Amino acid sequence: MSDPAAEYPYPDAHGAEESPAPHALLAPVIALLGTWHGRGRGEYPTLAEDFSYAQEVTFRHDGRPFLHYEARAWLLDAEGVPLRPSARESGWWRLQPDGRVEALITQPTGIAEIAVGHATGTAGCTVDLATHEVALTPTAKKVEGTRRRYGLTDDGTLTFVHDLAALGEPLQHHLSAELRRRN
Ligand code: HEM
Repeated sequence: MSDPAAEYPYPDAHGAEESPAPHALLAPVIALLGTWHGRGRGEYPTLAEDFSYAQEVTFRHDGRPFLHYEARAWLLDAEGVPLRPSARESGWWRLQPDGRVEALITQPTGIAEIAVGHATGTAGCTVDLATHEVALTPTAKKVEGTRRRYGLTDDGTLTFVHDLAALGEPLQHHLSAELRRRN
């Protein structure tokens, strides 16, 4: 007879004050822990129109020197009413000494990104991640690279800017959003 499976005994922390204590290497991104919500706008030269969207982003950790990252977005009409689910992604941000970040991010559209960059946490938090490698499933759209920038402003707004090189277009703006912490 085997014992019934126990509950997973190491729950994630969504804030710096929660248990487990954050690993010292998470210091530059500690201000990001938790869930953020907001709205943004997107565009790309291959698209007939730009678009408005809402987004929810969560960062959490289990005491080791990486963040679990999850984001989902949905499109909005001109009045801000939800139209349909849009991009989703999740992954891991591996913090290295000196604020270097190695990120692994996957999307249900068949795109797997490895990005590298830096996080600076001295005044608020800024993170800048650019593509190291992209892997695509056979039917995925041809994404060649991305750049993601996050910045925490003094008033508690998390700004997000996403640049995209895809479908033969050079790296350029795809998304900008402003997120606020969910209370
Ligand atoms: C908040 C996140 C995002 C939102 C709201 C968003 C939204 C959109 C929308 C509305 C389109 C037009 C096609 C459609 O209606 O689905 C689109 C196209 C596209 N997006 Fe995004 N996107 C997001 C993130 C990303 C990311 C992270 C990537 C790549 C790493 C990406 C790559 C693309 C590509 C390659 C296209 C196709 C363009 C075309 O077919 O002409 N998007 N996106």
